[in-house]
Amino acid sequence: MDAQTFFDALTKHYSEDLPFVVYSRPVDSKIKCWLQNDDAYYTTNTFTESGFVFSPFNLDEKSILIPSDNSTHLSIKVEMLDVEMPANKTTTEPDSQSHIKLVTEAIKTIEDSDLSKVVLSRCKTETIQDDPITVFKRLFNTYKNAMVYCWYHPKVGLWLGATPELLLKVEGKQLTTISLAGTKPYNKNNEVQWSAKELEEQQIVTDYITEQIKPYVQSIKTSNIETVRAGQLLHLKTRITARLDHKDSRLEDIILALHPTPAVCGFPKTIAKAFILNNEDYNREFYTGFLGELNLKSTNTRNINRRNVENNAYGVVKTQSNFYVNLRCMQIQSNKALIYVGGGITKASEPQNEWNETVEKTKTMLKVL
Ligand SMILES: C=C(O[C@H]1C=CC=C(C(=O)O)[C@@H]1O)C(=O)O
Repeated sequence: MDAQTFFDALTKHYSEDLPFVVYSRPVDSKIKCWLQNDDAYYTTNTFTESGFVFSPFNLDEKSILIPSDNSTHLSIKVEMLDVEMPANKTTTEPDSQSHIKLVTEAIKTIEDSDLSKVVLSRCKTETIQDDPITVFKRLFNTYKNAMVYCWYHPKVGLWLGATPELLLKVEGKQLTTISLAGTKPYNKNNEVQWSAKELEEQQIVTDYITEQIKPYVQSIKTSNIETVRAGQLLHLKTRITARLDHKDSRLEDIILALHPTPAVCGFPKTIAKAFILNNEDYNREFYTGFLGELNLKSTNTRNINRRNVENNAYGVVKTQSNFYVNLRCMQIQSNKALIYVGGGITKASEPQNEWNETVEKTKTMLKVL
């Protein structure tokens, strides 16, 4: 299938007001789309189905599913798509005072309680002229290291994003996750200098993840901390791998143990989540939730005897799930884009710097609008 046929099918499906997701995983030239065959609202609580899942920050709300067996799958392989980038335009920032006040309150709470980190966010509204599929194409061309996506359900809405953060990959018994936190602007002429504040906020995430997965896995391995680039930003990242321990280690338990991590919520989780729900002045909905492929079957063909390739090729069927945290994203409502951005607050935070960091983060989406 060529790109034109792929996007024609997607555009037709969208014009019929049916649910779909189109996405490309990091460093992959494959673009996949799932076109749901009806407009039903399918959900999952158990994460036992096969499909594409779109989950909110607050798992008390519903996780939405595009079921594998009720959708048509298309894919193409392409390096770049034929789409123009928008002209540079100016944007006005809203008043910083309410976010700075919220951050200041959080720092006080951290000083006076057991809370050690909380991730606070805000929503910026921008006018949008182009259709979402054009915006998706720009995301694909611009952010090769991200999971880029456009997700739509007529009963829920339309979301687009370019997230650098893997929540969880499970392939057979192999589990991979990352701890991603700490932000600095990317500057090609200067080597980044990380301060104790960013190192601490990222270490909180690593410690939490390794502690939370312990009951379900063996042989946890953590990489050295590295600096990774996401658009015009840099983050600290640790890769964590492990083997699922028990035959009955359920995906649902691991998801509930991990999500939301201190990269998007805080630590300890229950205090941080309560702080967010009580103090942020809007509902995050799917921002800082997660999305991705759930229990897909993949077959790897292996040869056990090189001398007799044809007779000895056999297929190993593995179940795979790949979830990404829904960051650097926006929701589209008619001609408005609601851009969601946040950052980790610790006792070492400076409120003005935290505001500036959220401004930098809005640029990931603004660049394609
Ligand atoms: C919560 C966000 O980013 C998280 C991921 C990487 C770095 C972060 C930070 O430096 O605060 C956040 O933990 C966001 O982009 O909205």
